[in-house]
Formats: sequence, structure tokens, C-alpha cells
Amino acid sequence: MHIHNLSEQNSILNQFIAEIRDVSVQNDSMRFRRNIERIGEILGYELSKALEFETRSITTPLATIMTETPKNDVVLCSILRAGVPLHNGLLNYFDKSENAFISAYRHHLDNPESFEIVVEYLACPDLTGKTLILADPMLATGQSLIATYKALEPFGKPKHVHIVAAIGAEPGVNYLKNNLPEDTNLWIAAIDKSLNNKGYIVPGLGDAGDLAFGAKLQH
Ligand SMILES: O=P(O)(O)OC[C@H]1O[C@H](OP(=O)(O)OP(=O)(O)O)[C@H](O)[C@@H]1O
Ligand SMILES: O=c1cc[nH]c(=O)[nH]1
Ligand SMILES: [Mg+2]
Repeated sequence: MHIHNLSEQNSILNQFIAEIRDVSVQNDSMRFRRNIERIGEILGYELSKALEFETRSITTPLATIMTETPKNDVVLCSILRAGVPLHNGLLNYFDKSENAFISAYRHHLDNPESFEIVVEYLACPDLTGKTLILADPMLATGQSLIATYKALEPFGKPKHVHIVAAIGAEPGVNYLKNNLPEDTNLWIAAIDKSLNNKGYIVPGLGDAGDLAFGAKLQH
């Protein structure tokens, strides 16, 4: 897997990551969602440099010019709920993309430390030969992303796979490395060291879905 860790170079992205982590800013859920969206825009811009381009002729009012533009073969897939603002950020730039949505949530078994990933909802176009971008702001254990990748297999084999995440943890990044094709690209804004015993990224930011959309009852 090719890891593009954008925190290796300082940029305005640091500001948005700092704000989503900061408890004194997290009470503003609109800012939280918008920051996740902005992170999606920036990661999308970086990712665009690795897309396939094709030459097109564009006619201006004065002449024609040959221009390189990305092939319109992107399918954006995000994981509900926390993936929604990241999806919107990517869609702001890949506005001609096809879209897929999947629900993957942690179902806690007998104690809060053990859980399985349950996939319930999946809407997806044909992926054959396309560029698949899988987006989820949090890459903790990596189980949700791998469960999603597997659930998408019946929809066709994409030509390229990109993963987009805001914050990851080293164990989750390693899990992806071991379970995805070698030519997969990961575009990520920060990689933290560890997970706690409930599978939360430390220092991380807490629960991204709740911060974006409010607390939910456990079921
Ligand atoms: O890498 P993992 O260990 O699988 O954890 C990451 C998952 O956890 C979060 O979703 P969550 O289950 O909290 O659902 P939510 O978006 O509805 O809050 C996050 O958005 C990922 O999907
Ligand atoms: O740290 C984490 C891990 C999973 N999901 C989150 O929202 N945060
Ligand atoms: Mg959550």
C-alpha cells in the first residue's frame, strides 16, 4: 500500500485537524462537519494528482486548446454516518463522480471491548475498471474499511483503489496494508500511535459520528 501521510508536511490542513481534535471547538458540530468536508477537499486535491488523465480539446471564445483533464471514472464510496461530510468534501471536487454508500457499524458483543462490524445498507454502481475512492474520516482498527471493501466485491473489480481518511491509528494502517492489494493508495491527514481498549484512536478526536450528528442510543 502506498501511504500518503499529509501531516509529514505542514500546511493549512494542520489547522483543520487541530480543530476537529480540540474539545473547546468540538461543541460546534457545524464547524466539525465543515472541517471534515474541508479535509475531504484537500485530500481529494492531493489524490487527484494520482488519477488517470486524458487529453481533450476545449474551445474558448477565441481558439481551441488541448487540455489534460481527469478521466471521469471515479466512484466515491463512504461509510455512514461519519463518512457523510468527508464524502461531501470529495464530491465538491469530483463532482462528476458516481456514488456509493454503505452502512458499517460496530455491534458490541458481550462487553464494550469486543465488537463485530455489521454491514446493513449498500447502494453501489458497477465498479468494473473504475477508480474507487473509499472514504471514512476515522481509520481505527481498519475493520470497517476492510468489511466495506469485501462487501463491494460483487459490484466488480475496480482498476484503482484509493482510501481517504482524516485520522488513522498505526494498527489500523497496518491492518489495511495486510488486507488490501499492494497498489492501493491511502491518503490520510494524520496517523496517531495507538488505540484504547474500546478501539478508539488515541489521541484521536473521540467519536466522529457523534461529533458530526449527535449522540445515538446503543442498540
Ligand atoms: O477502523 P474501525 O475500527 O472499523 O473504526 C472506524 C469506524 O468507526 C466510525 O464509525 P462508527 O462505527 O462510530 O459509526 P458512526 O459513523 O455511525 O458513528 C468511523 O466512522 C469508522 O467507520
Ligand atoms: O477513534 C475512533 C474510532 C472509531 N470511531 C470513531 O469515531 N473514533
Ligand atoms: Mg461513531
